[in-house]
Order: sequence, then structure tokens, then C-alpha cells
Amino acid sequence: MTEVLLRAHDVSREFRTPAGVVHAVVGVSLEVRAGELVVVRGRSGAGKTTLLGMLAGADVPTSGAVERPTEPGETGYVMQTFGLVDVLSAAENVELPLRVVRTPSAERDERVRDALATVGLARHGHQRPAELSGGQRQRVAIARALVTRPRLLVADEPTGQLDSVTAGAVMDVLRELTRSGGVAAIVATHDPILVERADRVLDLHDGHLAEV
Ligand SMILES: Nc1ncnc2c1ncn2[C@@H]1O[C@H](COP(=O)(O)OP(=O)(O)OP(=O)(O)O)[C@@H](O)[C@H]1O
Repeated sequence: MTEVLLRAHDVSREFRTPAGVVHAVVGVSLEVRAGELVVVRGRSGAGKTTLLGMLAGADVPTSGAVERPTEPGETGYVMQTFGLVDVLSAAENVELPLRVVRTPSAERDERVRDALATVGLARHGHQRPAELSGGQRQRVAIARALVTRPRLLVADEPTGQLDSVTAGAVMDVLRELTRSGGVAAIVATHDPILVERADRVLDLHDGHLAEV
């Protein structure tokens, strides 16, 4: 059996608001193995972003637990809102996670070039986020998530801003990473292009998960 790279055990997340408690994610358990591409579908407000944030380690469950690779750089996270740093160029944004894991400078340059080329932005590295289109910003966020060569990729609507041709190309990159590179990927999306290329599809309804 291939290795399980992501495991969620009975994960729940509540938010306390002035209007009461919101049960955004309720008792979710799942596993994603090396080589698998898993899609999470669900309506707006179903809890996809909340769930993926916890799977990526950006948020902490109210109850339950998540197991994922523990070394820095082993989990790549593409946020729905991209999370780019405005004052840095596209290349500098992509380089940030490599600085965190202390990759030597010459190797950083090469990896950044490769990651930008992978998402079709080889000639845009010098531009700041405000000088890029929404789809280009989204691809910078994807390149930044891939640049450390993560074992686990968590991507929240990674093709939401892309036209169908570019979305297909990005999806082929994810497919290749999982099939040939042994990466485990979990992707929230409404995009049929992504859904049809998934190994498994999970549906989230009001915070509850069901396998399709
Ligand atoms: N920080 C927060 N405080 C209070 N409620 C929140 C917070 N974050 C999310 N929620 C609520 O939790 C529920 C799930 O939101 P979430 O963003 O996870 O949904 P989603 O499926 O990603 O939606 P979309 O497809 O629109 O991005 C919603 O009811 C939302 O209003």
C-alpha cells in the first residue's frame, strides 16, 4: 500500500459569532495517499476553505486532529485569496518558502525559475502582484506552493481565476505531480475540469463530508 500523507480524524471547527456558533466543519475524517488527487466539492459556505486551512496547518481544529508531513516545505498550500506579498515581485513571492527552509541562493534562483515556468509565467517574475492579472496572481500562488517540492499539496480553488485552457494546464501539472512525483493532493473546487481528473471526489454539505 502507498503511504498515507494526510489524515484527518474527526475534525470539527466552530466559530463563535455575535449571532451564535457556526459549525463550519463537523466530524470530518479522511485520508489521502501518495499519488492521489482528491477533490473536495461543495456549495459556497459548505466549509471547504475552513477544512483545507486545517488540513494545511494554517488553522487549528476545535476538536479532532490532523496528521501531515511535519518538516518545513513538505506541505504546499494554495490559498483561495492567494496570500501574496504586495511589495515583492512574483519571483520574490515564489522564493519566500525556500528562504524559510534555507535553500542556498543559487539553487533558489533555479527553483524559482522552474516553478514560474511550470505555471507559464517565465517572463513575469519581475512584476509585482498589482501588475499581474487575477489569473497570473493565482498561478504565482501555485508556483509558490510547488517550489519547495512538497509531498502534500493543499489547494483551495486553484483554478477559480483561470480560463479553461490555463485551468487544464494547471490541472495537468497537479496530475503529473501526483502520478509521477508521488505527491498527495487535496483540492477544493467547483471546476468540472478538475473534478473529472480526480482520483476521488468528496462532497461537503454544511460541514459534513460524504464520499461520492
Ligand atoms: N472566521 C470566521 N468567523 C465566523 N464564521 C466563519 C469564519 N470563517 C468561515 N466562517 C463560516 O463558516 C462557514 C464555512 O465557510 P467556508 O469559507 O469554509 O466555506 P467555503 O465552502 O469555502 O465557501 P466558498 O466556496 O464560498 O469559498 C460559512 O458559514 C462561513 O460564514
